[in-house]
Amino acid sequence: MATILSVQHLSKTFSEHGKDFHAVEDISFTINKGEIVSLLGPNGAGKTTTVSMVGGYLMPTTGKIFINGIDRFKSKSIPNIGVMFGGDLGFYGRATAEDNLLFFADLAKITSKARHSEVDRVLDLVDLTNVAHKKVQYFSKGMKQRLHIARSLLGNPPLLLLDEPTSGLDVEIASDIRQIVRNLKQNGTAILLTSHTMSEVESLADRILLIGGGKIFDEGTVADIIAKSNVHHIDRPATLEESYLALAPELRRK
Ligand SMILES: Nc1ncnc2c1ncn2[C@@H]1O[C@H](COP(=O)(O)OP(=O)(O)OP(=O)(O)O)[C@@H](O)[C@H]1O
Repeated sequence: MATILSVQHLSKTFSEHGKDFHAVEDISFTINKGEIVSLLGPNGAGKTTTVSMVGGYLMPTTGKIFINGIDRFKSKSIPNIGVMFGGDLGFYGRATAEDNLLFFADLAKITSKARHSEVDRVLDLVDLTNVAHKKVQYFSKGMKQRLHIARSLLGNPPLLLLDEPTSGLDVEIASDIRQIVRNLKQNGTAILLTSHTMSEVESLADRILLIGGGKIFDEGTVADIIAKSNVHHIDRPATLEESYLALAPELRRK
């Protein structure tokens, strides 16, 4: 399997009032083509700091990040990464979905020849083609979230960073978004998912990285993590949420 993301011995230290704080300490992991890896851990564990370094928004103190084998912080030609933070901000409400995406296609330096077909492609991937000419101010929360995903897919990035993709959405819309994420995986996109919704991680993640106090505490499939938690029921299998709750005290910063 082709490795899309390789994170090697990544650390981030913040200095505040003359004191060092190790937000991320010696984290290493990989994500293969078509794989969904989820960062799971309590508030302050270092998930956003890790994702921000992978996204290139934050310089690591030490360590390396390779995307398609290319050093993220050394090379001038880094492969495009899709980043989806979601929420209400980020689009111009008075413009249509299509015009918003055309603007972002230009920012992503997609050629004038390809921009229209690329915008059509990403709108189709998130099932928004029928509202391409509707102004974004009239979009529901779920439609906006799909538009955020569409924006992150411009230029067909091999790696997608998804932060809480279904946060604040009703169960039906959340389920639609999860299906979009599964389709992207099926098409070979490597996905780094951050989510506090256990059922979401349980249904999407091929692999979980349990993060606590800036370090990787454990790693494995949903079944591995459940097995390691030692939570057992006589009548049914344990859920990821129950297992996470059993492990959570060990993940807190000491
Ligand atoms: N710029 C910064 N300066 C100082 N400390 C920071 C900075 N950014 C993050 N931190 C600290 O680093 C730690 C890790 O934060 P981070 O946001 O990565 O956690 P997280 O796992 O994403 O948490 P959450 O689930 O709440 O989003 C926290 O204690 C946070 O206060």
